[in-house]
Parts: sequence; structure tokens; C-alpha cells
Amino acid sequence: MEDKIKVQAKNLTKRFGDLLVLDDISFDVKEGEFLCIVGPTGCGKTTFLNCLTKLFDITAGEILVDGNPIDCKKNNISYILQETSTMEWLTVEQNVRFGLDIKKVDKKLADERVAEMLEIVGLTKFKDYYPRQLSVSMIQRVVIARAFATYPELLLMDEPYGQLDIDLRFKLEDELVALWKKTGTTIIFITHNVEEAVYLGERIMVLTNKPTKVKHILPCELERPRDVTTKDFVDIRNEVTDLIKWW
Ligand SMILES: Nc1ncnc2c1ncn2[C@@H]1O[C@H](COP(=O)(O)OP(=O)(O)OP(=O)(O)O)[C@@H](O)[C@H]1O
Repeated sequence: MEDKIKVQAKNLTKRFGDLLVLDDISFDVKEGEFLCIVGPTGCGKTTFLNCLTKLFDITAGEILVDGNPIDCKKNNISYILQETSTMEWLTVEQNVRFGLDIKKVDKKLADERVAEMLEIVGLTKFKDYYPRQLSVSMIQRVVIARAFATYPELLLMDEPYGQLDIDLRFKLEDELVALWKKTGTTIIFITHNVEEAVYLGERIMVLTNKPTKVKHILPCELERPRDVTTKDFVDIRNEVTDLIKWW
């Protein structure tokens, strides 16, 4: 069976005045895929996400979700940024439930979803805590559980773990993979970190310097959980590292 295309960038161009940032970019993201995007600082990774969510107007070309321009009322999209945080005045459980309430999901299903999400990220015992009582890692877990609770069709992640130390990052990445498998969500994950891209992605898209084009898209079909010390892992990591020698 042919893979269904979830997101399609067609000849996407974005300028800010005279500054050409995205230069005629075309690529597809398959439904249920985990795509990692790596590219040099300032090449337009965040700009791409902002074009996708219609925060920015596109100069030329288009981005389609399921073959149509995105409709933020109809499409169920979650977005996690580096600085995304919890809602301080809500408990862990209420934070995770937030999107379900907005979407007026039936109470029984919402209860099940919240319980399921809290279980996967290991926060069941802390469901009545407030964010101020939690560690940094627990807050990150609330954020991710909240993002997945509605089983979004598309999750956009912009350097969510850039500031975290490596042990914690690996744990959160494993939970992210577990949630992705559980929900079947299509994920577009932006990172500067090549190892993180190879640990997570099913394909890795490497961008050039501005004006930005797609330099290469590599498959990354390693078994999960991935082991960063295996030859296959190191080979892909080296290949991506060679591709991102932007200088
Ligand atoms: N609203 C805006 N107005 C004008 N220029 C902008 C705007 N947003 C982004 N830019 C410019 O577009 C380029 C791409 O920025 P963007 O933040 O998308 O890059 P990035 O790849 O996400 O960067 P980083 O790796 O630092 O996260 C930069 O040169 C930036 O200065």
C-alpha cells in the first residue's frame, strides 16, 4: 500500500522584505512519520513551522495538510517549543486534560486519555501536584503528555530539549517515541543535535544555509530502542554530520 502524505511543502518560498529565507522548498511528510529537520542557525526552521501554521504568510508555493491548506479549527495540531511550559495554576492532571476540555471530549474518554498519558510519562502518582512542586524533568513530561492527550494528527516540535542535559534528554526521547507509537501522530521535530535526530527520526532532512534549500533527506531505519554505540547508528550520525558541514 502506498504511504499517505500528511504534509506537503510545494515550492515553498518565504521572504522577509529583501531577505530570502526559504528558497523554493519541496518535500513530503508521510502520515505517522517521525521526521527530524536539522539545519544551520537562522536557516529558517522556525519560519517553516510558522508558515505551516499560517502564523506567517507564504511568499510563494504552498504547504498542504492532507492535501489542503491547514485549517487550525479543523486540523488537530500540537506545537511544543523550547520555552513551552505548564499552566502554573492547574494541577498536573488538569494540565494534561486541558486540550481535551477545549475540544469538549466526552468525560469518560478524557479520563482514559489523561490516565494513559500520565502512566506513559510516569506521573500518575503526581497528578494532583502543581507545577511549582515539580522538577524540570517532570514539567517536561507534563508538557509532552498534554501535547499528545488529544492524539493530535500532527505534532510540531521546535528544539524542545535543546536546554536539557543528556541523561534527561534520552529519557524524554524514549517517552516521546512511546507516545508517538501509541498515538500514530505525525511528528516534525527540529533540532540542532545530530545525535538526537538519528535517535528519533525515521527520516532526517538536512537544510542548507540561507537562502535555504533541502540539502538531502536520509532514511534512518534503525531498530528501536536505538543504541547510539552501534555501527549503524554511528554511520548515519557521521553521514549527517558530513552533510551539515555548512562552512
Ligand atoms: N518576523 C520576522 N521578520 C523578519 N525576519 C525574520 C522574521 N522571523 C525570522 N526572520 C529571519 O529569518 C531567518 C530565519 O529565522 P528562523 O528563526 O526561522 O531560523 P531558525 O533556523 O529557526 O534559527 P535557529 O536555528 O536559531 O532556531 C533569520 O535570518 C531571521 O532573522
